Amino acid sequence: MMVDFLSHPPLLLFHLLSLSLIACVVLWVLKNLTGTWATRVANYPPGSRGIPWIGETLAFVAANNGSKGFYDFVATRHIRYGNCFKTSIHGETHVFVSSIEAAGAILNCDSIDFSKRYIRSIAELLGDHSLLCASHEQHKLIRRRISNLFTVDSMASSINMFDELTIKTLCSWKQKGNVVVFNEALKATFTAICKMVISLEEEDKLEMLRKDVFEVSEAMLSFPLKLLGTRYYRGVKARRRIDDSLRKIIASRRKGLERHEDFLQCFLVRDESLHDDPWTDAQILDNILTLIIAGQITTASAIAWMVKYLDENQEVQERLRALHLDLALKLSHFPLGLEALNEMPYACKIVKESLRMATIVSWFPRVALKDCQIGGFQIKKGWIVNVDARSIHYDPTVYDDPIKFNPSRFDEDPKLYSFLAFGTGGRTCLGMNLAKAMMLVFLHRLVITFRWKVTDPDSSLEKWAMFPRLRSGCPIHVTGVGAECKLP
Ligand code: HEM
Repeated sequence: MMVDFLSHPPLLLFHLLSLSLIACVVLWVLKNLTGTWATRVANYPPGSRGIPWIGETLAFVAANNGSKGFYDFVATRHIRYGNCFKTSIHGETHVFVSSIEAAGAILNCDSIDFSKRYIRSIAELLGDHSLLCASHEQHKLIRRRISNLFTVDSMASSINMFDELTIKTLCSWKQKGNVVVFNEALKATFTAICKMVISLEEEDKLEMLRKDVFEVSEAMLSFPLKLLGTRYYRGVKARRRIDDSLRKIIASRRKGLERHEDFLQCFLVRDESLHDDPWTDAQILDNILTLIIAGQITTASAIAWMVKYLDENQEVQERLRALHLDLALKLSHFPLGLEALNEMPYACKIVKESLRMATIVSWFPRVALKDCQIGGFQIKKGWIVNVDARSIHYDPTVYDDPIKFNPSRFDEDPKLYSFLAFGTGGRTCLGMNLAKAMMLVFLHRLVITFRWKVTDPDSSLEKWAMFPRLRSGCPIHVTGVGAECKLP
């Protein structure tokens, strides 16, 4: 019997829907079959692209929302597929590679085969002029201009200033007894970087800016949907507030009402060595925010991890303390300067080992500018290739017994491209020396002033954090070791 579909619209709709569904399933199966076939023939990296259009975005989002942190998404696939695999996130194909050879090849040929690329949410929150997001040509200029400002003199005064801030922070711990290391370190690193970049010192303005910068960085991994109430929306609003307050500072400097020895003052004038004009407000805003975000949470997280590792490794802590109590007797100058840091070789190894184990920047994204080969696999133009630094730092063929905290492993120089805490190549961290110096200063003052006990050993990670950091923030109880804590 023939059914007259036209006289039964609901039936017609039902059949059309069923047919579309079947067509989708057939297309998906075909796509996967041809995809698997293509992978075998062209030797593309193994891995799943997940469900159509969405890819593995939901699994990525779920990992961001879990206590093991977003890296768990990569770790599970690394175990399943090995040193090179592909996936699909936010509609783009991502490849993760974790061999030191591939890391060297990718990170050293920025601009020829690969260029830096962040996910949309990060790029939109930081802005087009940000050093982290600028196109290759622009990046070279911005980078040279900013790196000119990290002079020996500016480093020396930053170290002095951070020492004073650290002492002030530790003195306040004497009364408190219990503190959360991440929060305390964040205040100190934030204050130091704001002073270096924009000479901002008023407590209330610093506190407002700190909250907004935190809001922006918490939105960086979220889905870029500007819907009221979403994390991303809050980040965009916070970015606007930051722009408004920085614009006031810039305007007052441009009118000559204020003048300071800081990065902002240099951005406002022509850089003769580079024949580069003064920067526009937009260039200044994007890059000031970039420097603050790149520098404060990273360093504060690294300090919190270091304090936790030293709590778990008391023999290392005691050895360090003995060395530094001796050093403190020898150091006549106050506050600490560059020369003092050269007297801290064991502490330097502790800093490096903490950075290896914490791997604050877990992977480095680059977009392939043309079809190429990595680790024997075919990579297509437009794919995002991520150098998985964390896997390299935990590779037992690279680091003996990698889960053990062992600063002495740095008695010898690590293999080429095996220590990637600050990246390598044309995009190496600009604040590397400053970050290491801040960690050393903090460590020195901490071990000569206090013994500590971590009061919450939970190692869960903060959800949605751009850089892996302890959810607990590393709470500790401190007791004095006897050395006097003097305010400058
Ligand atoms: C422990 C603390 C820090 C860690 C672990 C860290 C790590 C990194 C890494 C791995 C990169 C390279 C990413 C890539 O190649 O894709 C990077 C880039 C960068 N870092 Fe850091 N960083 C730290 C502190 C700082 C500080 C204190 C500043 C400045 C105040 C800073 C400023 C920058 C900038 C501006 C870049 C971009 C460089 C470019 O793209 O040319 N970082 N950082």
